[in-house]
Amino acid sequence: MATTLKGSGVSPGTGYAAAHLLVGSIPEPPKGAVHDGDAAAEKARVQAALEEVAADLEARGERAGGEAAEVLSAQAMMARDPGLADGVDELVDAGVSGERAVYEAFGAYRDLLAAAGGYLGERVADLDDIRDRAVARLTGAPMPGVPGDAAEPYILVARDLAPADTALLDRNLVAAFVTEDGGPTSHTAILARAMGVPAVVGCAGATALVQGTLLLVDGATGEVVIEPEPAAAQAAVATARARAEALSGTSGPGATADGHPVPLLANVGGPKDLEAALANGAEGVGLYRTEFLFLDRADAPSEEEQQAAYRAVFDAFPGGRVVVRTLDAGADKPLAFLPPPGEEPNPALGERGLRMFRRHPDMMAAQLGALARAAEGTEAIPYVMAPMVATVAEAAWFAEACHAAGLETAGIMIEVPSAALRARDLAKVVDFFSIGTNDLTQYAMAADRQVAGVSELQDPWHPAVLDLIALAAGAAGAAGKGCGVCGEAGADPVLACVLVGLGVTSLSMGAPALPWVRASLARHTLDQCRAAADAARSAPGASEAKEAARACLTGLGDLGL
Ligand SMILES: C=C(OP(=O)(O)O)C(=O)O
Ligand SMILES: [Mg+2]
Repeated sequence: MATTLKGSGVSPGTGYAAAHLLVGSIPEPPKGAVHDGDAAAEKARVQAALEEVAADLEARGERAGGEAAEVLSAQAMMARDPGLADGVDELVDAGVSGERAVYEAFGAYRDLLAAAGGYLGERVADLDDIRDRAVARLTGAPMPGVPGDAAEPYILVARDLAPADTALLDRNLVAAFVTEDGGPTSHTAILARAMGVPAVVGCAGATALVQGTLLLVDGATGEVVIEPEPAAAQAAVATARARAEALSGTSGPGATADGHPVPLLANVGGPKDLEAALANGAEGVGLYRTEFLFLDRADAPSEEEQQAAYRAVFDAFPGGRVVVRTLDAGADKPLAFLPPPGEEPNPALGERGLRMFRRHPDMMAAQLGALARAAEGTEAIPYVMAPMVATVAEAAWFAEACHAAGLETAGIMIEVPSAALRARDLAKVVDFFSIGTNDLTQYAMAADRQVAGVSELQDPWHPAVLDLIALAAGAAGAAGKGCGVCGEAGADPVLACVLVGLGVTSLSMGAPALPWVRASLARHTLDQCRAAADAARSAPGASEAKEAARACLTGLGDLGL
């Protein structure tokens, strides 16, 4: 019988082909290796190798273009990082050989990134790739990489994939990606989605697979079947194709089967995500996570740089709504230049989001100023919202600051239970709500988003979370204001119907989910969505809520949901 490995599905679709294991990890240069005594020459040799690596990454990016070009030029910047070069020089000055110095200096930096976790932690694969490329150049070993000359489609299996590996892959030859490491925000996931290649990450046991083993990969469920029964595998691929056709058959603005409009918007991290948002028919942006502009750098971006990034996003949606969230630093998104004021035993409950602006009002003024200038003369409809709002006073303070900066439409995220519980008071001082179900679930269930051991509790289907959403959406509706959802819950095509039934007025999600949610809403009436919402809220737990909602949603079948 076929065995199955399980990981996280991060790019939907089905692939069936032979595994190609990415080997070629570079051996660790021996501990204690020393150079011949000429430190200056050794430093120059290392510097030249790092520069060659950076230039090669850039050249690959230029050949690949699009999103890959941005990712690879960011990686090239890492290779030219002066801090890393200083670390290498120090070791070489102490006699360490160039390749060993690269290995150790990168290792120290790697530990820092890994400890930071979240987005930064997932840059570790990029850093390791630079290290391996530099060591390969210094020792004359062959470069690590993917097959450039495959004749048949294959499934690329690796510990993790660096952007340089994936950038030049031929989409027609890669049936799927499977990686042992990596999370939903790793580069494997981001690039797989951009390429439209099915992908499973965090798949334990993947790197122990034998080269050439036939695999059936489901990029939605995260299942990787080893040596599946060929007829069943071919049928799965055919079903996936039929499903993709059903999806592409639903187009236009989001609406239920009986015509209740539900604008479908995209979550973006910056201009690089616009292509996918537009390609998937986003009607606007429901969450622009501006902190991505602030990550991976030593200083805050200038007002001009911010203004240009915001303007690029506004310009992509003339006539559409663009909801920009002000900086959500802290907890899972730490910023090097804005450390918390002291030790935070629970960063998720610490100084993050809008709370940080209380201590740095200058940063808020700079961001709102840049936003106001970017909004001048735009044809988009600019909305601005603050993350992590817990009280009416915070919401009123933020709305006033937006208005003073010349930004008309100011809202807040509802992601703290206190905000959902007292939404009727908050609705008096802001123009709209956007529910962040990721954090709302974290705080309602007291289950840290970053702690894998409690991930079962991190389920937005839990009726306690649904009750909070109903409270917020109801309060917004009573005040005549909009209430969207921009957390991951909105990307679940079944839960999306429930959210609409709870009174949510728009849904925002990562671009690849848009066709699924559009198709799912189009197959159900508003009454069915309301019935599903009532059934889910009446259930005692998350799995029962899901089951009860599904029983009310009769149109899921032809989407294979
Ligand atoms: C959308 C949300 O914000 P983030 O995931 O960026 O914290 C959320 O918390 O649901
Ligand atoms: Mg949040």
